[in-house]
Amino acid sequence: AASTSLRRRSGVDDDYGARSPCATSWVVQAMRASSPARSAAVDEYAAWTRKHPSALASFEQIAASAKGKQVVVFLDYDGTLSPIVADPDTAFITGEMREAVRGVAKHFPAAIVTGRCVEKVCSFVGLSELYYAGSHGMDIKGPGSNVRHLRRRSSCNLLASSSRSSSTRLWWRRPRARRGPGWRTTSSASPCTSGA
Ligand SMILES: O=P(O)(O)OC[C@H]1O[C@H](O[C@H]2O[C@H](CO)[C@@H](O)[C@H](O)[C@H]2O)[C@H](O)[C@@H](O)[C@@H]1O
Repeated sequence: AASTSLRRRSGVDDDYGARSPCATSWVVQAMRASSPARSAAVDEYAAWTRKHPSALASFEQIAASAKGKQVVVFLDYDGTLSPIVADPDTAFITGEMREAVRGVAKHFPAAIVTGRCVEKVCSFVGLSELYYAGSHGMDIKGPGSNVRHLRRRSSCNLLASSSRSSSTRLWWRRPRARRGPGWRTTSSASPCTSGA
């Protein structure tokens, strides 16, 4: 009865939906009014996923674009390699995920870029073959090396991983006048132990 009444009020023909643009608009408005409001966060997320589609859904395209190029893999830690949990000290990576990352690092230089300090993320991940950029890029560690802290924080910008000469390493570009070693190496030994 309700749908009959709606059809009558909207001017939709009982047989095959012959409708005027005006009536269609009325129906759409009525449906919108009776639906729960979408939250701004849902709309924002939908817009974000349209702009940043899943890499898995575009895998063939990515593989084709990468052909003949040096691929370097940058990974986030929290919420990517580990689940988001209430206590940051228990955001552990699973053994399966660790093995997946280990597999990636066998084929490409692989880095974890995180807001956490390098020591912490290294102790969680436990793979010494990775590059780690901790504290949002202020602390860097490469395979088998100690942690390097940026000396003059305000004058440097993290570019990306770059291959220079024979060794591939994360590096910082400094303003031209100040170019020079942008690192200081801690005396602490590498915190990464071979993954359990
Ligand atoms: O750059 P990320 O690797 O994504 O790190 C960002 C922050 O991650 C951690 O906080 C987040 O994960 C926690 C554990 O799941 C969660 O409890 C918290 O609500 C999240 O914000 C980490 O504790 C921060 O230090 C990082 O900056």
